[in-house]
Amino acid sequence: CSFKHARFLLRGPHTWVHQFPIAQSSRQSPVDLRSSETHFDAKLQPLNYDDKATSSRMLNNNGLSFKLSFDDSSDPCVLNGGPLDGDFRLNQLHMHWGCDKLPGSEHIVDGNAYAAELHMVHWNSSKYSSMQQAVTQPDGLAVIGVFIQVGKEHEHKELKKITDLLPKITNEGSKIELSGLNPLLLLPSSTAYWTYLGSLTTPPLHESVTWIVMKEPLSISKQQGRRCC
Ligand SMILES: CNS(=O)(=O)c1c(F)c(F)c(SCCO)c(F)c1F
Ligand SMILES: [Zn+2]
Repeated sequence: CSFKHARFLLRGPHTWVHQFPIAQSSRQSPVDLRSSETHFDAKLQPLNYDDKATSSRMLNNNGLSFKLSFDDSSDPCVLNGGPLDGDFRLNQLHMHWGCDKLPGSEHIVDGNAYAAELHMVHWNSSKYSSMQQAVTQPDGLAVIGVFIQVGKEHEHKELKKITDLLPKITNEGSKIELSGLNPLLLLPSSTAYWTYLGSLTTPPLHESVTWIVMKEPLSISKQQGRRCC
């Protein structure tokens, strides 16, 4: 991600509409998840997620955050069930965070933001042949959003495997291998979720995402959180 792109992102979403008119469309994310406007849908199935260790590459993608990329060609980590039709392969995960007392989650709940939000990005491998093809399609992507709050350290230590490596990739473009991560253990113990049809939250803002936002947040320690800003 060039400095120009990072500067573009830092100008803020209110400027994106000039280059990406879709920003004014009705299917844009993130949203305020208002309890009074949600309803229980008995037709929704439980989420089904592979329970296995994977190998991945961790990259400081823009000097401001990290991206963990997975090899989705062989032996992928697959998500199905919930609101989804077909299989969705895990392609990457990344985090949106604030700093110190500033919250950084993209979605908010009844007007309240969380310290950070983990995004696990999957593409529809039952209908499309690659992430690049799926990212522009209305049923192309499924992103699991997991809120993160500062509290006791994450019990599974899975998040610790990620935060422990952050100090090793402080420069833009630096990368490190991370094997043995089980993405299932990044999900909270409660399987309750909200779901809605939305978009990428950064340009090009494609309206291709079925969002699955977990209701229960994960907790990280203050020490771990300090590595994120
Ligand atoms: C801004 N978070 S996000 O979860 O909306 C998100 C994202 F940041 C990405 F980088 C990609 S990868 C394809 C576009 O480059 C993606 F599919 C996403 F859904
Ligand atoms: Zn994201």
